[in-house]
Amino acid sequence: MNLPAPPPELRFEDVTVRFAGLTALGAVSFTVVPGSVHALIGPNGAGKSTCFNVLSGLYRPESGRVRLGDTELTGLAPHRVAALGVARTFQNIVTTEGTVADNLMLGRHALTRAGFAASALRLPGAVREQRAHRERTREIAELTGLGAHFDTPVALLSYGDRKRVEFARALCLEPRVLLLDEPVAGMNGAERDRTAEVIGTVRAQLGLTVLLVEHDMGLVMRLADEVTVLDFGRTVAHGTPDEIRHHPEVLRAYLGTPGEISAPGEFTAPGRTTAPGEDSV
Ligand SMILES: Nc1ncnc2c1ncn2[C@@H]1O[C@H](COP(=O)(O)OP(=O)(O)OP(=O)(O)O)[C@@H](O)[C@H]1O
Repeated sequence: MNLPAPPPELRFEDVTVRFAGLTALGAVSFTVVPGSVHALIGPNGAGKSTCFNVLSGLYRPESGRVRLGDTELTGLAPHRVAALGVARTFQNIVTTEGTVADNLMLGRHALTRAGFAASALRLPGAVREQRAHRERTREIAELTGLGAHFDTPVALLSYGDRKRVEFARALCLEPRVLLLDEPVAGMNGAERDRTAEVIGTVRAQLGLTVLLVEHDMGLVMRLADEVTVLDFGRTVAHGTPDEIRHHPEVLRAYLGTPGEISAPGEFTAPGRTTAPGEDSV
């Protein structure tokens, strides 16, 4: 398979976001290497979701900028950011209706050229386009392990499969950058393993950049090439998963005191252990 051109570098530069005096992000900077999996971790309230909301155009920062290659994303509306190839998933499942195929076709909406009237009248060009989109959605379903469920109503799927429908729907936008917000939250051990495998496959086959927010440190250690750690809206560490595991500031942020982390499962914020099958918060 020919890989598409690598996505541009994603840069988050000195981004500050305040909510009524609370500094959610204070001059946060990090760079995501094209084609890498980059994890953003930190205890509750560290600013991870705020980063995603700035990146996807939901929040406008007070200062700083976000750039994808030479393109400025700062302050663009979410649909413009999406059109530039940045897709995201949300922590909570939003899909409850229709089949897997229906939901993936919704994900193709932004790429559909034929107008409503041409589609409704089933004009030949519109029919051809719909067929091509449907073929591509089937490929994406196969890639994400949903091929056997393509025509199944989403409501009948397991929790893990439904979460993967969200993931597949984001891929239907043909993104260059994929923002995954807690992709394995609430899954059991087997579902987590399956999703980790799928994320790895997708990244390898589509050559995407993946920015991942996740509390499951097993998944972060397994998938990430680089990790940025936030605490109270500041970047406290940046490095490879192995460097991060032993970083004194990270241990302080997660455990409150310098210490030793011996297993990935212990690498969680106080009061927030994420045993397999438990909902991580
Ligand atoms: N819309 C908002 N209005 C006011 N405060 C907000 C808003 N969004 C986030 N915050 C605050 O900003 C800080 C960072 O929140 P954020 O949700 O980005 O953290 P997080 O790292 O994603 O946490 P979690 O792991 O719990 O999802 C928190 O103190 C939060 O209460």
